[in-house]
Amino acid sequence: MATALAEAAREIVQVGQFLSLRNFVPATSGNFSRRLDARHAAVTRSGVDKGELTEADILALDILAPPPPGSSAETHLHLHLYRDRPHVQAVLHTHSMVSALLSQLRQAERELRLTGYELLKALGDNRTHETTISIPIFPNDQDIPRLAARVSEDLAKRPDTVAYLIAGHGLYTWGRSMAEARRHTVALEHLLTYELETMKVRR
Ligand SMILES: CSCCC(=O)C(=O)COP(=O)(O)O
Ligand SMILES: [Zn+2]
Repeated sequence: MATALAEAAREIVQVGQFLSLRNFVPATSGNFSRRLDARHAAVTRSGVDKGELTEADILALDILAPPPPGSSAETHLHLHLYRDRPHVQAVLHTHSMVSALLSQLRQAERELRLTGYELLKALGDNRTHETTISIPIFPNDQDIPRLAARVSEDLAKRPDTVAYLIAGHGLYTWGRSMAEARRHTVALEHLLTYELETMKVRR
């Protein structure tokens, strides 16, 4: 497992630099994780700037056990995805301006429906713009185990969903590799921006 942890830590440090450069994780916001094997994952330490991570800031954990001290305050939101979806290899949580704003503005609808954009083809196995992809929006909650239970229950009805929003907070997305999770993050940041800009011109 030491080799898997070292490789996961390298990927997480790199993705933190990439996402921080794009202003997706301001201050100490955001958290990232990578599956190590069927029972273990690596997650970022809590309260550090995610653009300045070092390998010492990446903690290994058992996905069936309580999160270890010092791990992300939102670790439960990563763990349920590894438990519920065996194909998930990486989970990324970002706090970009557009994800916080749009999720706040549209939270009463409980979902964001994205239709007709070519960039939808960057999400999962979708191969056409002629589709609608629904991104659920959950109310924010400081009780993270309760929020994780709520998200887990809702996502069980949506096996193809690759992301969700927490109102006024940010975006969670995941992938079958770190590269796929990163692609989902970047594509969704653009898709959310399309929606926010559309709302502005329709006012
Ligand atoms: C300063 S952002 C508030 C906490 C949060 O939402 C977040 O994503 C970062 O929490 P962590 O414990 O993973 O640093
Ligand atoms: Zn957060």
